[in-house]
Amino acid sequence: MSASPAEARFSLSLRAAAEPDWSAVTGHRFTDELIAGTLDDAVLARYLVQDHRFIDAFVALLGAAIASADRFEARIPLCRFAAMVTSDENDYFLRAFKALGVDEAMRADLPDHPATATFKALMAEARLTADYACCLAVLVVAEWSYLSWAERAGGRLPPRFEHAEWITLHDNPFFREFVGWLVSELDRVGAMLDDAARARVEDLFRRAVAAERAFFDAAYAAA
Ligand SMILES: Cc1ncc(C[n+]2csc(CCO)c2C)c(N)n1
Repeated sequence: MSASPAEARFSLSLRAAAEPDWSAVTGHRFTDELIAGTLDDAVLARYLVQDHRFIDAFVALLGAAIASADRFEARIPLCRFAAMVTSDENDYFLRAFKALGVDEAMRADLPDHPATATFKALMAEARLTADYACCLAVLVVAEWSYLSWAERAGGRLPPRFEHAEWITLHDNPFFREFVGWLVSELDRVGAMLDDAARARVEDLFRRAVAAERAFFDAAYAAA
């Protein structure tokens, strides 16, 4: 990461302030079982149906970050990432739904889980601030927490593509570089904020981490 040590402390302090939820997310049972290839199909199906709904609000938030960024150099990686999320990742979802026997009717009939609704509301809240640092706070949680658990696989992948590809989508050179840049961007922008603005960023960050934890938990709750 290119940020100076003083700036780098902002993201690290946000992450520390989000404990114990941060560690609960990056070491969640869901991620352990995914990496081991032992995840129950019903749990994965429930998770993916809800997660696919998360993507729309996520892309809208990414758009708000693109619009509110303070310079063109920042818009470019965000645009590239938006292109990736709306191509490769959507394709994974469709193939995984097919392999897990989740048809369109089932997807349409399942209501949003409260954890999904919470996440969507949080992403909308960040988006509507139209403030780059606030948008980054929620984006950084979604990306950094996923890179962190996916890296634990250490390159050893389970045999089924439904498991393996969900790991490699979140642990590959492109994603690692993007997350590194995103975190350094939060550090750069954070260094320019006053105390009140920093507190707003920290509040969004903490709530996003709590929402990530609840989202994984929800996959295990009875349908
Ligand atoms: C609840 C939830 N939180 C974070 C992510 C991670 N994530 C969301 S969009 C995106 C970009 C492309 O992978 C990534 C990494 C997720 N999938 N679901």
